[in-house]
Amino acid sequence: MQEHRALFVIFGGTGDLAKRKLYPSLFRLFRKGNIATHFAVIGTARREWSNDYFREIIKTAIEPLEPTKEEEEAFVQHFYYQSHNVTNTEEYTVIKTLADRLDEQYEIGGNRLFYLAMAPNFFGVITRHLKSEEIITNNGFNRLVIEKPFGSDYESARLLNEEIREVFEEDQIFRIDHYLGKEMIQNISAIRFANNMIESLWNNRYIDNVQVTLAESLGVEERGGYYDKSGALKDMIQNHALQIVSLLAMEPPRIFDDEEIRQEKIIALRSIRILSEAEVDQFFVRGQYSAGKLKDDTFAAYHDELNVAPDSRTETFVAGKLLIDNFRWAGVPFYIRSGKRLTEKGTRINIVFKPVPVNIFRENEATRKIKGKDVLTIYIQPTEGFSLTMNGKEIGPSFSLAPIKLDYRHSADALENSPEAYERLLLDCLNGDATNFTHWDEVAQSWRIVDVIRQAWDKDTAAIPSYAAGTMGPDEAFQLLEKDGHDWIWQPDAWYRERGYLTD
Ligand SMILES: NC(=O)C1=CN([C@@H]2O[C@H](COP(=O)(O)OP(=O)(O)OC[C@H]3O[C@@H](n4cnc5c(N)ncnc54)[C@H](OP(=O)(O)O)[C@@H]3O)[C@@H](O)[C@H]2O)C=CC1
Ligand SMILES: O=C1O[C@H](COP(=O)(O)O)[C@@H](O)[C@H](O)[C@H]1O
Repeated sequence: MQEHRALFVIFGGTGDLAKRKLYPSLFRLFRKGNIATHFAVIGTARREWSNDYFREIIKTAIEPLEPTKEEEEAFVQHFYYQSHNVTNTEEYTVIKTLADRLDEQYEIGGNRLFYLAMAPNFFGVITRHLKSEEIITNNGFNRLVIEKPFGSDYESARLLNEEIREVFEEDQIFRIDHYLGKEMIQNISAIRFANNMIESLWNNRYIDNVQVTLAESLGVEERGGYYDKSGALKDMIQNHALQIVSLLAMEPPRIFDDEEIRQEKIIALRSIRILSEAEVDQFFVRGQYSAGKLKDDTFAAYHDELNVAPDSRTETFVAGKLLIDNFRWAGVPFYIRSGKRLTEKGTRINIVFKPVPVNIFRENEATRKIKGKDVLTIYIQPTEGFSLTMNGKEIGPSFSLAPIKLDYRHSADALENSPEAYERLLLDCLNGDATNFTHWDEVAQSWRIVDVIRQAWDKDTAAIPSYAAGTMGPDEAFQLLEKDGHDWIWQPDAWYRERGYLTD
């Protein structure tokens, strides 16, 4: 395996993301030999930490990966900490001096990867200084990795992008959407474009509706301060949900490379209908969790969470219907939903096929149970795989239909060796492969889609629908589909039992 040479400069090096995701991912790359000898990591933030203390933090961060003592020591020797306030110009010289020294010491050849694991309001000031203080190099690659949220609406994102583009070219910018690093999200393209039986049905003649659910059982935990200003629309829909929809809806790229895929995703996003403010209520619903109970656990209401305003009107749940105005998808609703404190954690895509044109079988209990529709389910997480629910003949002398389910899941062994999303994305970035990162045009179009919804909701003074923690969202989210004659395929088992249907 070829070792990558790089100096990682992690702004926000003391933060939650760095500790929980970045350091363990770097360790996994180290363990696999993707980075070995010629790399170094500078962690930087305001806190006054020593190198030794920083290395102890790194050891704690990688503890769950059970490194040997030798691995741990060898790894942490590459880590250096530099206290630094990003708003203070003078302090950048210490970063430059350290970066140049480490570059020489580890024979890195000028390759630099700047990871901005900080609030977006700092992105502009950091990138400006990377240039003015000559921290970007002339002899290797310079890549900028940026976390979400990229702006808080189209206008702020545009300004942010302009600031960054004064220093970095688009092909040097890697905007992270960590869902794009997930195994099964990447599998969407394989399922679609490597199977004629799937791709030939992938259009409005055969598909009735598409459902994308990003459910979380957790609440806002310690992130109330951030989340209360963001809400589910900006936190999950603008980025992860729309990225998934673009992968499902895009046309087949000419070849499977980053440039072609991005082009097709952008076209798909541009085909999503932008609502008028007056239409928003017909297409989108929101909700906020109230206190609730699931099994033996009881949960507080959202407005009682840490750092959340007691009278907060922030949505913790969104469900919506997207219409895609092109030949392939006209008339097929794409339903999306995401929320915190739902029944369970999981991301699933349900592709619901149209029933056969004529039902030649007599309507009976079995056909009623499956409602006559075939469903392809793509399980993104925590279980990974896909299933096809379809109709078959019930075993026995009489002829009656029975639902059958072809079910494939990745094995636990395979999953253990599968890279974690951040590990995969960091490696892509070292390889200069931007396939699984979001291009500015995608970000811009996603903001245009959600900005209208946000504006309509901000003007609306009516009470926000609530849902009890531990349920699958407010009643309005179910009514959204019912009024179109559909149901969410992913329902709690009890929902299926009550109606005598086959469980999903
Ligand atoms: N945590 C997560 O799971 C996820 C986070 N993100 C995004 O990643 C980014 C970071 O999030 P997260 O790690 O949770 O945030 P944290 O609040 O935990 O970390 C913020 C970091 O910024 C540093 N910092 C703040 N102000 C300054 C300053 N003036 N100069 C230098 N350093 C400063 C802080 O260190 P210090 O106080 O020592 O200066 C800290 O290291 C955010 O954009 C977030 O939206 C995205 C997806 C998931
Ligand atoms: O980006 C975010 O994603 C997480 C959910 O990510 P997952 O990989 O655990 O599904 C979400 O909790 C967080 O609020 C959001 O900022």
